[in-house]
Amino acid sequence: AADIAQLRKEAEEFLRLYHREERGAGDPAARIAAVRAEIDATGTYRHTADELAHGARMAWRNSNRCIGRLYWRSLRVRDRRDVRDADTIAAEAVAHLREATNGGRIRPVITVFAPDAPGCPGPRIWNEQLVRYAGYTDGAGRVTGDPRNAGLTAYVTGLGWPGGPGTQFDVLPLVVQGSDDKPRWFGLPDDAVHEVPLHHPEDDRFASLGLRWHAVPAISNMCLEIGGICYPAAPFNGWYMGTEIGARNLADTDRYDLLPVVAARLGLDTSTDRTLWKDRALVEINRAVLHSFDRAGATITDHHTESRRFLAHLEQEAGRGRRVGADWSWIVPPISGSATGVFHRTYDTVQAHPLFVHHPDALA
Ligand code: HEM
Ligand SMILES: N/C(=N/c1cccc(CO[C@@H]2CCNC2)c1)c1cccs1
Repeated sequence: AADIAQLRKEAEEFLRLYHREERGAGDPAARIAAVRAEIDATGTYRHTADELAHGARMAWRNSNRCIGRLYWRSLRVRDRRDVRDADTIAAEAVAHLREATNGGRIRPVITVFAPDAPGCPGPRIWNEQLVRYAGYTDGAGRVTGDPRNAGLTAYVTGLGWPGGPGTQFDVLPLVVQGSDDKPRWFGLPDDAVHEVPLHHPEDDRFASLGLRWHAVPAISNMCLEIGGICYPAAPFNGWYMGTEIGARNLADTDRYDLLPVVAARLGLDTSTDRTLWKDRALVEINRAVLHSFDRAGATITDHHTESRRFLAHLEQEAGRGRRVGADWSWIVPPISGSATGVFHRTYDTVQAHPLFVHHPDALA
């Protein structure tokens, strides 16, 4: 009863916003009445194709932690709300990766699978991203690969995944829980996963580290929430900002922890932090990431460009009379923060709807 009233309220709030932004969408009062009746009759309601598409774009626009929102209108929406079985979800996720990769000219895409409905939860993808590298834990607790994914690696191995070949960059299978069955794993075809080998623009010693990263970041573990309806499996991708790979994924001590390795390879004095060897290694890894993606013809943005774009987005939204919520601690890049414009200001922390939300962690 309470959540029916809450759903009615959120549905009406979304429909009013939607009709304000999509002038040609017809008479809001009629749609609101029809949706209210559907909620009273069934406990839920179905978005029109255009409500879904625009709602997904609004959710990107409302992502307070996202620096890349200038192009929010360009999101390509794949409406797969009729898909709820694990096999088809896996196949559609592969098709998503192909459409997003586009030979390296990456396109922002979202695929929306079946929503949660009363007594019938929607499907879930257990991977944090469609492409993730395995983290194999040995007897002594040492991890080969990405420690961030050690839990999922152990879990999918328990489901029967044979693993292998045992490199630092083995692509994990997708783990999909169809809306009515247990989680199952599906290997990704090699030709659906675009990867970039990492080389340094000037120093040939870097290549011998054998580093690589995948080109398409596609978040698959968040709910798309539109007008009170939750789409628990709605993988979305953009392109990377180089610092995500160069400053976090490859450099964090609880990830690939490569600063000491790269510093040694570049002959830096690592005897004391005061030589700023970590800072110099960070810059060189980030230069290598940007150089390698450019050389491979894979879209990537740098944190200076992206900072300028985000400030332009703020201007554009102000011009449209819309507030922009943003989270400074996520918007400011992890290296050279104060050398980017986004550092030198504060932000409205309003959280607008529709939005992307993390699944409530049952483990938390
Ligand atoms: C097109 C290029 C894009 C770039 C360069 C970009 C960049 C970023 C970066 C750097 C972050 C912070 C990630 C981190 O620190 O781990 C982020 C967060 C986020 N982005 Fe974007 N983004 C892009 C497109 C998109 C798209 C297409 C969507 C959704 C349709 C999106 C939704 C989000 C969300 C929801 C977060 C926060 C995730 C969380 O709370 O864990 N972004 N983005
Ligand atoms: N470039 C990106 N980066 C990210 C966007 C959202 C989330 C993440 C990963 O967030 C994890 C949780 C905190 N840091 C790692 C990365 C995009 C992914 C999908 C669309 S754009």
